[in-house]
Amino acid sequence: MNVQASPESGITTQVGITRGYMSGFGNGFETEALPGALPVGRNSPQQCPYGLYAEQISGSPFTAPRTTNERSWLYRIRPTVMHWGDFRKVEAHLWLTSPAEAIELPPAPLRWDPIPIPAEPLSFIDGIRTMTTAGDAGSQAGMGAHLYLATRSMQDEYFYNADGEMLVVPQQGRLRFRTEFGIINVEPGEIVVIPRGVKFAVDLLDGPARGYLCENYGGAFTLPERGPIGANCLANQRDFLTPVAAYEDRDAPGTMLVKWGGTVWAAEIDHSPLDVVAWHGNYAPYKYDLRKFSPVGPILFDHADPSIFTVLTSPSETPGTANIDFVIFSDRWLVAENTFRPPWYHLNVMSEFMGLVYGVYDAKTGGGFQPGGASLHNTLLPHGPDMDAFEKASNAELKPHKLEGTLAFMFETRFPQKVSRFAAEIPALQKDYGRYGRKLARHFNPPANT
Ligand SMILES: O=C(O)Cc1cc(O)ccc1O
Ligand SMILES: [Fe+2]
Repeated sequence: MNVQASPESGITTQVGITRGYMSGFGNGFETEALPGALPVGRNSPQQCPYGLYAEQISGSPFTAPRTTNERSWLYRIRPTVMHWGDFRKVEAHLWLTSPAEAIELPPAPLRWDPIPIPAEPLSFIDGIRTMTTAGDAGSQAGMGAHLYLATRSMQDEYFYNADGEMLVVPQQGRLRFRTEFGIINVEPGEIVVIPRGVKFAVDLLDGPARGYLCENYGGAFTLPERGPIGANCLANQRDFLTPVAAYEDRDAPGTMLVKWGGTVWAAEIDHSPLDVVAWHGNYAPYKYDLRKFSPVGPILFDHADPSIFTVLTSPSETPGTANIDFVIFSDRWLVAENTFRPPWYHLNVMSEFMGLVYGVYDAKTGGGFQPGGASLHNTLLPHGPDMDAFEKASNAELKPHKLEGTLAFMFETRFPQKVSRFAAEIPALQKDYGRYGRKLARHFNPPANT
C-alpha cells in the first residue's frame, strides 16, 4: 500500500517536537526516527541496528484473514518485558469495565449537563469516568462510554489498555498523545484512536481538558463499506494520520499503568517505555479530523438513517450488526423538500450514547443538550426531537438551510448500555429529561363529525 507524507510531515528525532504524520487508513507503514534503525528485508535480524530489541505487537490472531490481520514490529531500546514490575491495584478508579456494577433505573431516556472539570490534579487516566458499559469485555463484545476530565499532564506516567481500543473525542482543550509509535496532537473537532496494548502518555496543551472516550472491547474500528456511494465521500482514507516514529530515551522514576481484566494496575518503572526508535506494520494509532468528513444525504426528500454519517465501525460476527458505530452529525446542507428535516421519532434496537463537541444538535434545540453534555437513548426506548425542534421544523420555510458550527456524535452499540453509579448519581443528570416527550402538543385534527 502507498505511504504518503502528509503536508505536516517532517521527520525529526527530537522528542516532543515531532509533527510528522503518514496518511492512509490501515496502511502498512514504515518509519524510523534514526536513519537505518529499521531492519531491511527481515523482521528479526540476529542483531538489530543500534542495539535495539525487536518486538511484535499482534492486534489480531496470527491467522486472521489478511483483510483483518493487524500487527506491527517495533524496534525499541528495551522490550516491554523490561518495563514490567510488581503491579498493585489502583483502588476506587471510576473507570468500569463490562460486566460492571450497574444502577437499575426505570426505562427512560437520560441526559446529563456538561460535567464540570474538578479543580483537583487529574491526569487523563485519573480523570476517566465511566458513564455506561455494554456487552462483556472478556468476550470481546461491547463497549464502555466514558468521559475524561483532566487537569494535569502525565509526568513520567505511562499507560496501556489491554481491555479495549480507545477512541478519544476531545471536547475542550488540545491534547498531545506521546505514544510508542510517535506523537499525535489533537484538538476538539478531531479524534484519536489508540489500539489495544499501545503505550502512551497524555499532555494537556491548553490547561484543563474534557472529552469523551469510547472503549471498544470488540473488533477493531474500521471504515464502513460505502456500497453504492462508491469510492469517495464519508471518511476518506487519506485523511487518517498515523505518526512517524519518535522516541524518548529517558531514565527517571515513574509509573507504568496497565488496564487489564477491568482493573487499572500500577507498577514502578525507572525509564520511559516510549522508546521505539523505528517501527513498521499496520497496527498503529491514528487521528482524524472530523471536519474532513464528507457527508452524503437525501437531496430530494426524507431523512435518511444516521448510518450515512458513520465514520468508523467496529464489526461483530453478524453482518450488518455493528458492535459499535461511531457516527457524527456535522456541518451540512439540508435541502429535502416537503420533509420533516430533523431526526424522526423512533425506537432503535441498538442503543445510542450521544455527546456534543460544539454547537447545537438539530433534534434538541430546546437548550438541554449542551457541549460537553451527554445523552443515552437505550435499547428500544422512544426518542426524537424535543418540542422546540419539532415545532420549528414543522413550520420552517423549506429553503436550503446550512447547519453550521455543529458537531454531535453517537456511540451506537448493539448491546443495551448499563448506567454506572457515577452517571446515575452526579448532579449533572437531568431529572426531568425522561418526560421531554410529554411537552409535545397533540395536533390531531380530523374532520368534524357531520
Ligand atoms: O437519536 C438521535 O438523535 C440520533 C439519530 C439521528 C438521526 O438523524 C436519525 C436517527 C437517530 O437515531
Ligand atoms: Fe436515535
